[in-house]
Amino acid sequence: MSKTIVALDFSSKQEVVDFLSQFDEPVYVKVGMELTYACGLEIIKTIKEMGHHIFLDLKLHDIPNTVKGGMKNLAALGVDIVNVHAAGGIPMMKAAIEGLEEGAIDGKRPLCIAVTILTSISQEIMNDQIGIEGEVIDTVKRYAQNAKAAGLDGVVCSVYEAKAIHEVCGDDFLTVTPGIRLATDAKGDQARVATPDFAREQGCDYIVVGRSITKSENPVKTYHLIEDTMQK
Ligand SMILES: O=c1ccn([C@@H]2O[C@H](COP(=O)(O)O)[C@@H](O)[C@H]2O)c(=O)[nH]1
Repeated sequence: MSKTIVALDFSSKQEVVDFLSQFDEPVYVKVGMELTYACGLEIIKTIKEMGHHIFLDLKLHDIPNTVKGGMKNLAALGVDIVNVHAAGGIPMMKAAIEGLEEGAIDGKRPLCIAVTILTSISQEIMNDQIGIEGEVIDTVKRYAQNAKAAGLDGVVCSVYEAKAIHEVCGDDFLTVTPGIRLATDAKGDQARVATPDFAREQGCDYIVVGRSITKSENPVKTYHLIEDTMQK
């Protein structure tokens, strides 16, 4: 299984089809808000029919009953991974799992992971703007432990927290890490960034890569370069 999840941050079905048609193997892709709000959840069917694996990144964050209902419907889409914000608390995350179990196809629910502190959030933004005191790593670890207590399968975190999360939550608890940049790439809007090489060294289970692949001159070549690094 591929360890690189490609973020399909596009605004039309045509862009998705053109992009994925360049690959002659199944790719693990991430469908987020941009694509879902442009094309609706119909896009999931299109991507599944092309044979790709899907992380549906809608980051649910609401009261438990609402998240449960939302997850019940998302489970029926047959995607591989869905997610919530860990900031919604343990009752909300438990409700997410209940919803997924109710909506599961043939008794098999999607994996559910929790976003800890977004990779675009720096230490300063977390302390001074959001108002969470202490170190980012401690909040991420606490959120990860809450996610595990609620029965989730893993978290979204930065590469810098992956090792500590595996130490406190176990090696089977998934760490899915965006904020990946090639050494020559600009950080852009991300704060806690790292290279694929460093992600492998830190034991990240999956990396999420968007613009470094989708906006590269040769996306297939860049994808393979990154995936080969992760599989070393
Ligand atoms: O903490 C998070 C959670 C999700 N993301 C998503 O990952 C990709 C990253 O795209 P790049 O172009 O590689 O920066 C994007 O879809 C985000 O919504 C994240 O970056 N950080």
